[in-house]
Amino acid sequence: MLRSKILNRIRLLKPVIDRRCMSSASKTPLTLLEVDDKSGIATLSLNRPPVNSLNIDLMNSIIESITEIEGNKSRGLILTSANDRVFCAGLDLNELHKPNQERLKEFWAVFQDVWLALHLCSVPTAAAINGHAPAGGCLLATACEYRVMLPQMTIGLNETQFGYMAPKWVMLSYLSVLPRRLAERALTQGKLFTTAEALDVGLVDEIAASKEEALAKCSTFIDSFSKANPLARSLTKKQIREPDVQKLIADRAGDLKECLEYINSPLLQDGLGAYFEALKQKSRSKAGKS
Ligand SMILES: CC/C=C\C/C=C\C/C=C\CC/C=C/CC(=O)SCCNC(=O)CCNC(=O)[C@H](O)C(C)(C)COP(=O)(O)OP(=O)(O)OC[C@H]1O[C@@H](n2cnc3c(N)ncnc32)[C@H](O)[C@@H]1OP(=O)(O)O
Repeated sequence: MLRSKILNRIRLLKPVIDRRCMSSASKTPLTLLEVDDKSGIATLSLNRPPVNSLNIDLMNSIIESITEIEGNKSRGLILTSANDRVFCAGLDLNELHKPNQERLKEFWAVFQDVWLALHLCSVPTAAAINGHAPAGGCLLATACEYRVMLPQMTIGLNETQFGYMAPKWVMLSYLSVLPRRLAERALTQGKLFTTAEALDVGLVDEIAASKEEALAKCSTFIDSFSKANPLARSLTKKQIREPDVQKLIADRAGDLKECLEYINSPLLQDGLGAYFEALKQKSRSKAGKS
């Protein structure tokens, strides 16, 4: 009785996922999903060059992959990148700069969905962070239960550096891994941690010398649940994560409204335009040098 009550409650917590098609103009899969026959562990690789920035299609593809992993009885999920320099560059700035209003609404709803899907994923989750993970990239990693990172990369919620305040639920994700005082300082500074700093503060759990080693360490973490009953494990995880998730679920429409107003404000658009232009300029001068 108690168990079915909890199960119903958890079902209500699950995001309602609209299975929009995984469209891609280039016909390249935006995520690659591999399930190891022996271990039963699924590896989900982000595959949207050049930097895995999160647009609507990539986020829908991640959600569909998570749904598939939960349905195919995989023992765990490792999130990583097919790009060996960038784990995920965060939200696609093309979606935020001078946005089409209808698309922006859809974009934000899918952004909420992807966080909910990963944060509440029923199987053990680990991120093999094999490249830079700023902003939304850090959010994906912190939604996982364990993080292993390669040296000389950066990770953090750096939104204040380009004029954004991270939404409340994004901050909560940070607060679930960092002590409050540290999280407040890092969020207000918009700090990007180096791999060594991230390990030092507990933002990542381990450092690995190579992607293979990172994947192996993630697998070891997933194996550590071998003695736990999968349903009991998953219900326990969801109960613990419920308060944070409820803060978003209880007011998704409010979050969307706030976000639209904020993103559309001229101050934010100007700051974002300048930031994006500087990124493009940096990329052009790099290409000119090589
Ligand atoms: C009251 C308010 C209440 C609530 C608040 C509500 C709303 C708040 C609104 C929004 C907040 C949402 C939070 C946002 C989180 C985000 O994720 S925003 C994205 C932030 N991302 C970044 O800052 C990363 C920027 N990129 C980089 O630092 C580097 O690119 C990176 C280290 C990832 C890789 O470096 P490198 O390998 O050298 O690559 P390049 O820099 O040369 O880049 C290659 C090309 O990729 C383009 N690019 C890079 N990042 C992005 C991106 N995020 N989106 C789109 N495009 C990107 C770059 O321009 C290059 O393209 P080009 O060669 O010029 O065509």
